Amino acid sequence: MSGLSVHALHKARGGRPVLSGVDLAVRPGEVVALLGPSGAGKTTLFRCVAGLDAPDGGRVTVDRAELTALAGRPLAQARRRVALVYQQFNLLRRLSALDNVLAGRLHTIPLWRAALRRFPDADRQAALGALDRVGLLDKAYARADRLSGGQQQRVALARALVQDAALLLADEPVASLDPETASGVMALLRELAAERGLAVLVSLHQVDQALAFADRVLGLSAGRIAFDLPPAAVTPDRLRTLFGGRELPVASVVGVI
Ligand SMILES: Nc1ncnc2c1ncn2[C@@H]1O[C@H](COP(=O)(O)OP(=O)(O)OP(=O)(O)O)[C@@H](O)[C@H]1O
Repeated sequence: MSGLSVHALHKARGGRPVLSGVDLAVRPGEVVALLGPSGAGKTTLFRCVAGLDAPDGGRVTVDRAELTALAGRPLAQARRRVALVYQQFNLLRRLSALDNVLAGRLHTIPLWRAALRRFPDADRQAALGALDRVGLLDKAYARADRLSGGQQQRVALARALVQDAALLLADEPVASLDPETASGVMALLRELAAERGLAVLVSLHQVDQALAFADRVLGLSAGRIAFDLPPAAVTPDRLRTLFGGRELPVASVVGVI
């Protein structure tokens, strides 16, 4: 199917199973939140889905290309349809917002152009359009490390847009942001998913953000999917079981439980 499909994913680390048969799917335009206690395997799942780690078993399919069946150049090509956003705003700090967005087009131009950062006009227009879409056109020439955390995360989203990604994997993208800024970034993520038909899998520590912005919520516990539900069906009991009574951020406890 289009979007993301994960089937029977297994991964061990240091001789210990970390993912034990994970099945999940994210349709184009859908935002699926991944919740789970520390050590549940969220980052490992993301790395296997992104093709950064090879799973021990199972299948990962992105936009009809089975990443787990590919190697070399075809794998590199398929991985370009996967955009990554991390908690620590993975931007090139000394480059401008515009250059960071253009990095999403690097794979489309010859090496000499990339070395000189000479992008075709169409790419520059697309990058400026993406910055405009995330509300940062006026910061196009500002250095990335002069931007606020929320602005940096918006630049990362603009880069995903020009990358023409089919799947966006966002690992704790709002963990370093204050609640209001975090909600703004999550709302934007949701809008972009719908507009572009982007499948979004987002891991979150903040339960309230997951319930407010996701179409579906997955609970990951000890390397297995414990539940896969629309937000309205995620009860306090399910959350308590998932987190073992630990780790719920205060705002979430007040708002949800
Ligand atoms: N390189 C590694 N070598 C050995 N064990 C590892 C390695 N990376 C992760 N692990 C173990 O795998 C398990 C899952 O780790 P992972 O980082 O995927 O969890 P997580 O759900 O993302 O946790 P957190 O929310 O704290 O980031 C943990 O028990 C961790 O100690």
